[in-house]
Parts: sequence; C-alpha cells; structure tokens
Amino acid sequence: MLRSCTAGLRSLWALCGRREGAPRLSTDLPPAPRLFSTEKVIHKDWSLPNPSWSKDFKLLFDQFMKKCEDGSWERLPSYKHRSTQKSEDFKTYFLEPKLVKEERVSQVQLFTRGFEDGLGFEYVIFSNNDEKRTVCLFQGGPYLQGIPGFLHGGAMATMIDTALGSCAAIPGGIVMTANLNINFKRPVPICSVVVINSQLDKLEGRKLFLSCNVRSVDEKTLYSEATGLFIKLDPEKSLT
Ligand SMILES: CCCCCCCC/C=C\CCCCCCCC(=O)SCCNC(=O)CCNC(=O)[C@H](O)C(C)(C)COP(=O)(O)OP(=O)(O)OC[C@H]1O[C@@H](n2cnc3c(N)ncnc32)[C@H](O)[C@@H]1OP(=O)(O)O
Repeated sequence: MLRSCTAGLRSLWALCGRREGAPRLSTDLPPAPRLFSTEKVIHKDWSLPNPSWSKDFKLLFDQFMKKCEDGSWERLPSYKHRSTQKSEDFKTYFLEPKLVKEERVSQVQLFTRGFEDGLGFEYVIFSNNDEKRTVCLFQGGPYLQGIPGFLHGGAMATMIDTALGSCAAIPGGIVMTANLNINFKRPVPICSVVVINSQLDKLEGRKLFLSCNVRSVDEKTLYSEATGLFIKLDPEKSLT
C-alpha cells in the first residue's frame, strides 16, 4: 500500500515536473508540468470514464465503444498536454518565441482539460473516418455555469469548436477555426449530457466547411446548431 502510494506520488511529481529531492522554498508555487522537456511526462488519457460521469454518459460511452469493435468508429484519446508529435507540430505552428516565455510554455495545456474531474468539461469524441463525422458526448460541470442552472454559452461554444475542430482535423490535420456560427435554441442544464454530431460538409482546397447539432441524449431536445469554417494551416505562412 505504502509502496503504491509512493509510486503514485512519484508519478504526480513527475507530472508536475519536479525532480525528486529537489529543494523547494515554502514560497514556491508547485512547478508546472514541462511540456517540451525531455523529462518523462505521464500522458493520461482524459477521454475515459471517471466517477463524475452520469449513468447516461457511461451508457452512451459503452454503446459507442461497441461500435468501435468493427473498426468503423474510433475513440479519440485526449491529453492535457499534447502527445510528443503534436507538441512538435504546435511548437512549429503556434508558439511564437517572442510572445511565449519558456516558463509559460511549460504551463501550456488544453483549455478543456484544465478542470478537476467533473467540474468542467467532461467529454469524449468518437470519429467515423469513412463518413467524415464525429460524435462528441459532453457533460458540462458546475464550473461552467452561465445563467443559473444552465451552461454558459461560451462553454458550449468551446465544446462545439472542439467537436468541429476534431472532425476537421481528420482530413485536414492541423487546422484552425476561421469562422464559427452558433444558433443557441434551448439552454443546456448544468451537469446534463449532450450529444454533438459533427460532419464535414465540404472541402475546398485548404478550407473545410463543417456543421453540427447539439441534442439531448433522448434526441428530443435540439439545443444548438452550428457551422464552422476551418483552415488547414499553410506551413509556409507565419501565424503572427
Ligand atoms: C487548433 C486545432 C488543432 C487541430 C489538430 C489537433 C488534433 C485534434 C486534437 C484536438 C482537437 C482540439 C480542437 C480545438 C479546436 C480549437 C480551435 C481554435 O480555437 S483555433 C483558435 C481560433 N482561431 C484563430 O485564432 C484563427 C485566427 N485566424 C488565422 O490565424 C488565419 O486567418 C487562418 C490561419 C485561419 C487563415 O489564414 P491563412 O493565411 O492560412 O489563410 P488565408 O489565405 O487568409 O485564407 C485561406 C482561405 O480561407 C478563406 N478564409 C479565411 N478566413 C475566412 C473567414 N473568416 N471567412 C471566410 N473565408 C475565410 C480565405 O478567403 C481564403 O480563401 P481562398 O483560398 O482565397 O478561396
């Protein structure tokens, strides 16, 4: 027991980037995880069930995992910090050395994965590459409240962007949102589970046109509809 606790703590510190035995001042903040260092960082996949997931959420998750068995669907893993290759891509494309200092770089993490279990964005995305579509199961936690009892529209927009972006990334690779239009039709109750169905409608050179709808699990309520334009980044062009 003690052994596994120690191992757990060691893993936690590894995640926080602190070398064992390193001196620490009482005024120090815990060191941030090191994204681009060569130190070993543990990559936990956050798109797997945790105890905060509701019964509906787990049920739907299981249904989609079944669909993955014949290979037509695939669960997309999700990491707080990008996998090594993706990190390299991001370094090339996104991190402007003039603007982002090394200490800050070490704190970089995915916006939607910055909350404790159940408090923020709980989601998993399944993709069907042949049909060029994805399904995102999303449970918005109590830290995402807007109007009392309901999800903040910006939180919903974030998830829609993430769902559409993931769908666009299947054929597009590294893409960025150029345009996002959302019609909010019904407010989404906090802690409820919604299903975001996204699809690629058109591919025109570097432009990917997508659309999605957000529905309740029983499909009776249409919460939102959205369209998005994503642009495949041109490696020859600077972003800034
Ligand atoms: C980040 C995605 C990573 C994906 C890969 C990871 C795998 C998946 C894993 C996890 C999924 C997570 C998913 C997260 C999703 C979050 C996404 C965001 O939050 S992105 C941040 C917000 N967006 C910006 O900050 C963009 C700011 N804008 C720009 O930087 C540029 O405008 C950019 C890169 C979008 C395009 O710039 P240019 O220079 O490359 O391209 P030009 O030549 O301007 O446009 C190309 C074509 O697109 C049209 N176009 C561009 N913007 C348009 C617009 N707003 N409306 C209509 N057309 C537009 C142009 O007219 C042109 O068309 P013609 O080729 O001439 O036909």
